[in-house]
Amino acid sequence: DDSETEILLDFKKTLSNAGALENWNKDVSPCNGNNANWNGLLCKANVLNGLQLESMGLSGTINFDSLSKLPTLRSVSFMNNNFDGPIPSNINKIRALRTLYLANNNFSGEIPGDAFKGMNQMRRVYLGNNGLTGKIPNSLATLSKLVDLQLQNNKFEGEIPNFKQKDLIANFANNKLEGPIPSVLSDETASFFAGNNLCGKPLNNCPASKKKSIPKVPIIVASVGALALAVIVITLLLFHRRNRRKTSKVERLGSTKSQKKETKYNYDNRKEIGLPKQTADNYKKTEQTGKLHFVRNGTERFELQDLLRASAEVLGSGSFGSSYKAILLSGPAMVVKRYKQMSNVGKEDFYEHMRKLGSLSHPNLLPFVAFYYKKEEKLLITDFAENGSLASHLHGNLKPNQPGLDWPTRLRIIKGVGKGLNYLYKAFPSLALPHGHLKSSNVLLDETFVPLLSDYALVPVINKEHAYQFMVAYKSPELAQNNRLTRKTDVWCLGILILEMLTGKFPANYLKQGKGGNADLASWVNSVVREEWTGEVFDKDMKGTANGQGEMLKLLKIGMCCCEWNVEKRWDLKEALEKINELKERNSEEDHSSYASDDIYSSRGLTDDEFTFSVNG
Ligand SMILES: Nc1ncnc2c1ncn2[C@@H]1O[C@H](COP(=O)(O)OP(=O)(O)OP(=O)(O)O)[C@@H](O)[C@H]1O
Repeated sequence: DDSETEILLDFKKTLSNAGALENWNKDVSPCNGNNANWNGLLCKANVLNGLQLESMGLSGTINFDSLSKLPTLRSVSFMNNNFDGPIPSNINKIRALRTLYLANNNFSGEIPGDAFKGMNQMRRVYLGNNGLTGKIPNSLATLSKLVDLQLQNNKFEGEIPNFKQKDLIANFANNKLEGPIPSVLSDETASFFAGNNLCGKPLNNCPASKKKSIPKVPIIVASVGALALAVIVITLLLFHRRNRRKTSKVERLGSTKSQKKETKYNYDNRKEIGLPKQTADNYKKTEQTGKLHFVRNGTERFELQDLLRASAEVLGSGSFGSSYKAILLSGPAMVVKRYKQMSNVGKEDFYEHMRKLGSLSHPNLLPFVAFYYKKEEKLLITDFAENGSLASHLHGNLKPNQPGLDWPTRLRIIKGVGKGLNYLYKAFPSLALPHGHLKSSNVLLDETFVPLLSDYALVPVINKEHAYQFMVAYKSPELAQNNRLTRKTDVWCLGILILEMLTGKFPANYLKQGKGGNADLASWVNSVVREEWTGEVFDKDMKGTANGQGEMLKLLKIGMCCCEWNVEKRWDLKEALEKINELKERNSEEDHSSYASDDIYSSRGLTDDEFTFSVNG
């Protein structure tokens, strides 16, 4: 018997462009408990459960003969790659497979009718967004456990096989299918059948006798203009804002029943609140075309249409565009941010940079999950941070009994920010501006107030004119002095952030764009410094400062050193972080009494561990 290691390495041989699988190495075992030592594996208790080789630029041949020798394999995903040619013919050699994700590739040709025969455990089959032709294989209709089938945006023709699975959700949109819709699917949303020549519930009734007389519905072309799409996406997100989900989280991909109900619930709601007809029609067209590119392993997959279906809320709008929060039907909240000023980079470079961003992982970075690419506009999708931005806590209106962020929390935040920055510096050794846009609205806070940097490392893909006008690093003194940005420029932004956190003053001059913005920001720094050492300078809303003054003053000095105009004299990041990390966090026994009972920020059950990351990130 071959070992798991040998089987996987054998399987890898027929893949092309497998650079992402470099760490598949016979000297290291593939699984380590619940973690994988090799990229793209899903492990549980040392057992290989799944392959998740997504968004890796892979092509070549998927060798199911090899995979069938792995007895514990239950799910395989090759989504968002460049595989082409026919779907592997021997998929059903892995009898026990539960999920098969081949969507978003260039597969073409017909699938044999019996391709899925005997796969009695199969629950999810995603073949959407390929170029598959011929009939939908009959064997799919015989899989008794099938709950989720996605065949949209292919060229399947003929009739839909007679599916009988009661819990099935199936998407057939934008194919060349014709004839009646099986009755078990009659409760499904109509858009799952759009762009075909189908009839019967949920679409119009089939003509009494001759199939030939089915009215021709125009085939919806998959590509819709980028702008139209974006406008619709946003309209819908906005629209669903009023349609906030009231139910609690549904089980993640688990109970399809609840998921199915949930789906209907939302669709019904959409009708209730009366989506304008035109928008609804466009929506039907666009919801099938959105191809999200996932850049991070181990996150839940969803499609643009899932975000469309989600309830949405505008979080705010910055210099790039607006940000929206969308809660997926399966529970988690995501943030969608529009960027219009990323049009000067080529598609390949853009994709590559996004993949790089997706590969980053640090406790103080907001995870970047997926992106949507159109020439004129991009959507970047990230996790949602429960406590919003640092800016809103420093400058937002506090509710009557709501205290401001206390000193220990601010200190932990700045230490976390430093760690996140340090990680970016290591991840982008050749970038002048590893962050480039560090400011308090780009420091988000999770449910325990751990800081998460956002909008990082975007300089390589942002249009230069926009960067000059709006990005924080471009307001640094060195840009005005000699039109030069250096690896110390982010340190200057860190300095401003430190002063802002200590004083509670908003560097309003961020808002001044273009010429003069930097001089203004510098005078802002001076205004802070003038009040130096009197104690007056510190934010009145900052509680928990007993026994902290010494450390607060030290941090003030650090902030000023980071804001040093002369780049040669300014500290580099290493020096700044060393100084920040020397600052002592309050010993809670020392001054426990100073915690007011309503001091919500300091009573969140933070443990020291949550903030003790290794110095090197
Ligand atoms: N992932 C997120 N989780 C929670 N809140 C967020 C998230 N992203 C953004 N926000 C909130 O949305 C607001 C707007 O953010 P956005 O990033 O669009 O603009 P900005 O940071 O103010 O400016 P810029 O576009 O220049 O970065 C922020 O102040 C923040 O409160």
